[in-house]
Amino acid sequence: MSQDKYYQLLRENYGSREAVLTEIINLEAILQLPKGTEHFVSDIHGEFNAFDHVLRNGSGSVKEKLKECLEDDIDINELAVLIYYPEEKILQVKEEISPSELSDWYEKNIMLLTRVTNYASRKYTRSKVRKALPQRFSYIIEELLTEVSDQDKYEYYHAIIDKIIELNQAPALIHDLSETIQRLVVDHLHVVGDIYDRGPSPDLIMDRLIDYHSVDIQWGNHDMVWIAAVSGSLLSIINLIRISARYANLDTLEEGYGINLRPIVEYAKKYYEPLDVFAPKLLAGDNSVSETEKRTLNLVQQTTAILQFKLEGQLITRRKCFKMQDRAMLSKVNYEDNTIEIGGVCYELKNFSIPTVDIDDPCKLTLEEEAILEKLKVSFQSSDRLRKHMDFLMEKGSMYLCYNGNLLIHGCIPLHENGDYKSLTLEGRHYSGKDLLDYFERQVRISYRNPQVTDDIPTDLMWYLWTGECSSLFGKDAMTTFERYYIEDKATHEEVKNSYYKLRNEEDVCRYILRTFELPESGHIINGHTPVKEKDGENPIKANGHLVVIDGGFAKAYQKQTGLAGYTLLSNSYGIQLAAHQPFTSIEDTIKNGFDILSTKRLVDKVDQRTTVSQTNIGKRLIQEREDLEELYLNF
Ligand SMILES: O=P(O)(O)OC[C@H]1O[C@](O)(COP(=O)(O)O)[C@@H](O)[C@@H]1O
Ligand SMILES: [Mn+2]
Repeated sequence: MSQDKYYQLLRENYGSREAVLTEIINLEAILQLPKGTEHFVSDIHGEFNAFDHVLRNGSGSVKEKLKECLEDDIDINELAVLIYYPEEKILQVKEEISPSELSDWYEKNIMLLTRVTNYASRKYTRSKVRKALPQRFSYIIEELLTEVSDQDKYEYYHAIIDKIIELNQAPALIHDLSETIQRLVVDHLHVVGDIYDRGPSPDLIMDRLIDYHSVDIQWGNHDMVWIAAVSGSLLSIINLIRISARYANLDTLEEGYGINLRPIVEYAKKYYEPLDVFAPKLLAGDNSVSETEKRTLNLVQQTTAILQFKLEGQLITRRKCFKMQDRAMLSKVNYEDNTIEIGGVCYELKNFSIPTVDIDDPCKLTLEEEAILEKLKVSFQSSDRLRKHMDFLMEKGSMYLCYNGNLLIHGCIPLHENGDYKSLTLEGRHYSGKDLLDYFERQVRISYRNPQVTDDIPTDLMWYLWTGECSSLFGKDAMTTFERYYIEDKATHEEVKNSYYKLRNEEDVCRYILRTFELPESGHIINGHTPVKEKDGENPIKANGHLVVIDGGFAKAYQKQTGLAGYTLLSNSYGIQLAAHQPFTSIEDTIKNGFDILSTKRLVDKVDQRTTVSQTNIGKRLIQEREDLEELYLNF
């Protein structure tokens, strides 16, 4: 668009000089406000309840606000639980006190919540607060917010609250005030990857994120498998079903997304027998899965494992450029003596049941298998809910994100031992560092736009992102799924991490990476992906505070390793804080015992002067807008 045309449009948009002036002043005012709170979470892995709780308490931000604005004699824990779970808390209170006491309780809490809402909204413009208010009580809440601090209008203020209680609207108002507080304490959410797999409810997490007021997502390797499945990668469909069977989550696929798994279940039952090594991974004490279901899960995991190895073999052959020939496992097996040679050592295969493999052409699919894959593809691509969730991952997601001076990335930037960027060569071109990640992202988008194509480079690259040596989402030399199923020697199970994971402890390396992403060296790299083993003394804050790993493991299956239930990060106008969480038990526990999963907070970085909106990404855009408007104002 030409400049003249641009100003013409602006002029039409504002209509008058006064309107332009008002907007200039408005923008200037916003730029001076303290920056809003950013909340970082990662590796949620299907654990909806724990994630939902962390959103409700804003990783401790809600309690912090309560402490700041209320007197010491007020029970902050009690009020916090009301803000997190208003309906449930009100039900509990109703059981405990008489109806007349209830009116007083309502009045007291509406007043407190109004004060907190007022306090939490101080950082924002009136217009932003107005937009954040829930529709049904927006007028009343606005009125309460302005009157709460005005002693002269004491009577007026109480009359409003009394009327609300009399009309039985107190629970609804408390609900809306609580949601508004949750909404105001966190301005923006970053999800640093791995929403999917292992836990039971990634679909509920996606619904929650879609409804969330402001969010971005950095794709994780597990999210990539789901995007790839909908983009037509048969290998990803199979891998995803294998993981779902391994963690007893086939219901999410069947009931959550309406995927028809009958063909593959029938097929598995026809050819395979259960083997211990394929028993689903269940948490200790989980009795919810029946023996029949366990058997089915076992068979499906086995079947999909073999199908995965066949399809991997085919992909590795058609994509020599991925340099993964040593991972074409079925082609490496010596079928005569049931052994395989890896790294010059010969290993015996255990549990290697292959009723559907033609040993003369081990990667070839049977006709039955081809038909099943076709049906699965159609089923994955015709699920409206899955499509909606993947559309959202595409719209809000990316391989990495530069945001307010920080670099957010799930896995790593592949490095050589000496700290140089490791490159991937495809179609005669070398890609490394930022270029590599940009290239990956372009290919992902091409594949997603062309779901009917199942074996082109973009689609195959999505598989590479799951398991390739130079994948920024994986960050290891190889994925030893085959070895873990069929070889006893644990030495073969090891997955060697990319040098990045050692070098990221060094400040110079982090500064270099930040520089090449055109970020200030004072910024931070935020990673997920690798569980921080804090109980073994690992520190999530690395490189003198330049890098933070926030995967403490929401995934229950990994909590044994980490001793924690995850880290989250908060960045507000005062600096950056890391919050460590204990495992989440249940909503009932929170209501009854005031249990809150937050444990400790650690300072990552403290700024000398409060950061204002003008120093943020959004601020930069607003400054540009203001400058344009000033130009328009002069020439109106
Ligand atoms: O714990 P499981 O189910 O055996 O899965 C292990 C696999 O998951 C991975 O760790 C990848 O998943 P993460 O991104 O959660 O680490 C692989 O490296 C590994 O082979
Ligand atoms: Mn991961």
